[in-house]
Amino acid sequence: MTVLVPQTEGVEILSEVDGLRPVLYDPEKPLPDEAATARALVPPFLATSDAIALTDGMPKLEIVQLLTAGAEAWIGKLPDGVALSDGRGAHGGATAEWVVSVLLAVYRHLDRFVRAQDRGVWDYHRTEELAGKKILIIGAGDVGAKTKARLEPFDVEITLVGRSARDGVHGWDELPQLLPRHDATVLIVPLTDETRGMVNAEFLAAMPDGALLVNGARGPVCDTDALLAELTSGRLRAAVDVTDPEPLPEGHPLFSAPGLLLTPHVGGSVPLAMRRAYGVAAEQLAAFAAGDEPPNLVTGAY
Ligand SMILES: O=CC(=O)O
Repeated sequence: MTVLVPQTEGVEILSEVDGLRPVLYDPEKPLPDEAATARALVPPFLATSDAIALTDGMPKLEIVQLLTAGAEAWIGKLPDGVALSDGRGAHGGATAEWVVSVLLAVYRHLDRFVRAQDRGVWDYHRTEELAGKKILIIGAGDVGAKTKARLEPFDVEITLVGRSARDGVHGWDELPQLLPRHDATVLIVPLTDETRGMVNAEFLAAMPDGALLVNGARGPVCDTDALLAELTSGRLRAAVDVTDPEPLPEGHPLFSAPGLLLTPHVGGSVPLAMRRAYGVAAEQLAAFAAGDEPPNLVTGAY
């Protein structure tokens, strides 16, 4: 099965799988001749919905395999009969680690100390402790579960929330009661019609004074203006890896919002990220080529 793949580190993993023939393409240039017969496409990492245009030149396309867990740019946009499979599992550990690192950074005031160091000031003051904090994790998928596992040794109280309640997971309908009871709320949900704008003024108002919002999901899950209002008033704090818009244009008010720790969508970006993503892609495409359903197939229930 011919697979069109962007030239990225780790792509060689696909060549090691029997039955797969990866052919490189440059997303900025016309597709190679093999596009006419290729049955699979791997879009560039974190590609926006503009990348859908790549599928126009692929009449035999049967499956799009993503290198990311987030599939929002592709859901419902592919030609009929073309399957979509995501990169779930590849970046979960690194993203969970990002969540732990910002929780520690915020509670131990690392940003304030770095600023003081830049100014040559010995800014001695007491900080806060992560231990004992009540943390609400919204999103009970791969990243949510890994975040919970990595946070557990810090002696925090964790509540996990998913779309629907199940063993050890509370349902979204319980959020109005849960939000006021937690010191930090961590967003690890996919961007869907249901989650777009889910964190609005009302949601934020339900968080207690001084609470911390952590967004490791997607920018549009949170209403930027509503968050800015809470940050500007000094009532809430936030740590975000994703923004709306993204990337943030120069001079955007989020850059100077008080109480915000901002990172440029790097949660999953670690040295092994691409190799792991291609490892997951190889498993999915091998299953598809063998006539089986890829484990990460994105279905309507996503
Ligand atoms: O943002 C990263 C991902 O969706 O995997």
